[in-house]
Amino acid sequence: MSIELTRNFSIIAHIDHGKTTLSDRLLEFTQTISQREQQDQLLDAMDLERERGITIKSHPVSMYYKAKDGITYQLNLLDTPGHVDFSYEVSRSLAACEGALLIVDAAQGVEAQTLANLHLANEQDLAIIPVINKIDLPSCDLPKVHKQLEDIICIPAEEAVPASAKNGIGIEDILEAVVKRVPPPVENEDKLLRASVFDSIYDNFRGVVSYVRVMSGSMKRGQRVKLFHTPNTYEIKEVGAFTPAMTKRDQLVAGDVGYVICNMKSAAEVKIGDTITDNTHQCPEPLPGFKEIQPMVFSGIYPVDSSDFEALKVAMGKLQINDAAFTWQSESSVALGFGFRCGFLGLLHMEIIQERLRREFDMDIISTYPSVIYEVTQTDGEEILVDNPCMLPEAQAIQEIREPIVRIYVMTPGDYIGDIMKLVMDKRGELENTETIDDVRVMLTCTIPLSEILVDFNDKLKSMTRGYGSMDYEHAGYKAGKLVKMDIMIAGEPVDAFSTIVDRDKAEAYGRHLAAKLKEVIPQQLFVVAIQACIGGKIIARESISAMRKNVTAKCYGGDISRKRKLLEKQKKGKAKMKAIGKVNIPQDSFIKVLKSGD
Ligand SMILES: Nc1nc2c(ncn2[C@@H]2O[C@H](COP(=O)(O)OP(=O)(O)OP(=O)(O)O)[C@@H](O)[C@H]2O)c(=O)[nH]1
Repeated sequence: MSIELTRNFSIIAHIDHGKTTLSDRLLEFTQTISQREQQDQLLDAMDLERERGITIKSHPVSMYYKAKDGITYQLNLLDTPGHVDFSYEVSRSLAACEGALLIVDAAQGVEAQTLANLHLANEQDLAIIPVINKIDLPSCDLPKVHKQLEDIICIPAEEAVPASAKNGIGIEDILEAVVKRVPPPVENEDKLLRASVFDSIYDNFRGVVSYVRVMSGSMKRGQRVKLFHTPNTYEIKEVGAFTPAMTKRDQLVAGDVGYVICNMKSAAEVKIGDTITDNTHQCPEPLPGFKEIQPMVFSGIYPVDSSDFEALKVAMGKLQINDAAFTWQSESSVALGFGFRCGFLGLLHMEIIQERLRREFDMDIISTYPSVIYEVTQTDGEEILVDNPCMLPEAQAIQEIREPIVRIYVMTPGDYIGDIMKLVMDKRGELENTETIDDVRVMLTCTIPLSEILVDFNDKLKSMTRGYGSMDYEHAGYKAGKLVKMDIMIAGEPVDAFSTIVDRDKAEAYGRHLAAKLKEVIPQQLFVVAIQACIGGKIIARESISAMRKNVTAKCYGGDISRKRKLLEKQKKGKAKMKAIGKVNIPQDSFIKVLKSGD
């Protein structure tokens, strides 16, 4: 298909505004898939995605559409993941397009994520086509959404296409708008191969499959290619298009979106955002926008049963082969035994990996409290990165600790501003800006430490706004903080699994909370057990568990020796599941209870 008849576009939307449903309607209308073929929602392929009803990975698809002008166009739709953990992938997918449909729910209006996504699309200079979806809803309020489009997004209301993905209304209008308003791709004059990798998957049979947009030149089987950010050269084994299934093609040319399979063995060999070029006729420089993906959230993952360590290691390796953003290395903990320190893009990514370990590999795991990565300047001038609180140097050796900061956008009905501001302040955040969105809602822009929004911020926001508040965030660099390491000692022994890096002013409250929690779950011992929270040797909170004299055989009267033996056996077995911290035996599930209790 000639480049003038190709249109590459993406769909951006706030969660649940109907992106997947609309994509399916576009595929149906262009007869790319028949209704019979259509599973519930075709583009959300992973089981996990379907269950949670969110899109995690992007799945491109090519459609052919005979427009009202009688010409058939090739429309390549790049679906984008709808979660901030994957915003780099979203930005790379958008960079592979010339236009984007911006979906706004006709009843809900513009949301925080709509704006964050629009921001990414504008950075790529895309033609934006607003689609007001769900006009079938009785609560649909077109004048309100039109006003928001004009006031907030600065797009004339008449440019918006009204639609109902559910009832198939406005689908042809959307396709016509794509053909007319999204410009065709433009090829670089030197015609050297430049293909941008916007995603990759790992297929057990074929190895790494890279999703590419060819910006200039062409690529076909047998050609030797290289990437800019990994050292090897590769021979192309297969190229093809998504129809939506992967379909082999003779070649991919400028403007095309498709896939490339080379002889790559692990997902780490191709980095998202990298440029593929011909090995002999190399383009002088890579396409702009490449970033090395850095894990932002870290947590220890341990087998509940220590004999599962090797199996867990194998599972981790397999997961990493198809998810290059997931990192891991072995570590050991006094409390939890042998396990792994893992890095994730964000909390959702962390949950996905944990779920996959449980489901696909049937692993029974426990994970430690998530931590962010800290930049530490030592007094000797050395700079180090710390992703595990246990690795933080002694306080005397530290000159400064900097923590990652994010900028959050919170959209909320005006009534809740007071509560939200209190939450933001509690979490050490600062208000940057307040903007009125419409007669009921405002948008707050704040900066806040990433560690403070990791666990329960979104849940709290949702509950204090009765579900009406929405938020999104972007990374905003590092900032020095009054941070200290807090350790927990049980009977005088430090228990590494509970070490955390906390704000100095919050340390006491948190220490008291953790000590009280531990008191609840650690069983009485034969002696008094002290639970202490301390900072650099100074105790800031303390609880103690009183002693208990326990004789399991006491209840057995007289000489029934077999019964006595049975009880002792049982007690021995019980001990096997205990972790000895110094003299104290703590059941493994105590750790699980405290670590799972959320805070
Ligand atoms: N009434 C009505 N409901 C719709 C329409 N389009 C989508 N929905 C419903 O809205 C919900 C969310 O739709 P999805 O298509 O899954 O939303 P999404 O934007 O893909 O969500 P993510 O994948 O999480 O980003 C589903 O329950 C759909 O059935 C519409 O035009 N009208």
